[in-house]
Amino acid sequence: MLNKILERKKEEAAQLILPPAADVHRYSFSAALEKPHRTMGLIAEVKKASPSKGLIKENFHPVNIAASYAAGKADCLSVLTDRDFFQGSPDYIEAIKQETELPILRKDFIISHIQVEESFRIGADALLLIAEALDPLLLQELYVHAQELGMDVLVEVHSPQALESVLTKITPSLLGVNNRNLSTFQTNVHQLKEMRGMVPKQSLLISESGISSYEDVELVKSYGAKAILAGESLMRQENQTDAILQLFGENL
Ligand SMILES: O=P(O)(O)OC[C@@H](O)[C@@H](O)c1c[nH]c2ccccc12
Repeated sequence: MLNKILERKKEEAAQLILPPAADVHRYSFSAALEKPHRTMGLIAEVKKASPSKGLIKENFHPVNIAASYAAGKADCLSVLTDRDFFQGSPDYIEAIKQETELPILRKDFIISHIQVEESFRIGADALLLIAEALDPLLLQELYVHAQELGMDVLVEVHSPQALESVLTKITPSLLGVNNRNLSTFQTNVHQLKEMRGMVPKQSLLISESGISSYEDVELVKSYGAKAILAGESLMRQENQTDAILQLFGENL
């Protein structure tokens, strides 16, 4: 699946016409995660569908969902902008920015400089770079490019091997360990356990995907995660504010 998505991204990047830069407030994504509302930071994801789960939320209103996440004191938002596989849109970022004051991560498959430029122009405060999708040199170049534009970068790895190769080029300020293998879609909330010893002290560690209970939150915290990135478990519920409180065991 990852390869199929990357093939499509190459076509998209080749046809991309850059929009003018959105006139939006810019926020620091990393600063919000360094001072989270809770003992564990939360990046709440606005996610309508995924290739592994199909449609996750009917009656999907991205701006309302973002506002509900803000009311539940999420620290940051992640917004899927891929159309073909996740039913997202780049337009959601600017729309959400009109209504909420949270820093926004652009969640997509970035493989080229033009997409980095586009991410800035659509108003993203941060973007995702997936180690398994990039060779380390290109990852480093895209990382530097994003930082030059004032965006933060979340560097995502799934395997210890990918982390090792990232660390030959950069020490990411934000390091995400994806519990989901993007080739097989298998999710394992213990993914971090064997990798924690490799994480540089300077990197803020984020556990991503498949986190659906308070036990999961406590577990990844015990593995050293300072924040979580959660989508599906929050989106499946009727009310996204309540979903956050429940995930953090606050309405028991
Ligand atoms: O819905 P979940 O299992 O809570 O996962 C959220 C997020 O981690 C997941 O959407 C994700 C992680 N890395 C990605 C890369 C591309 C697209 C999506 C993702």
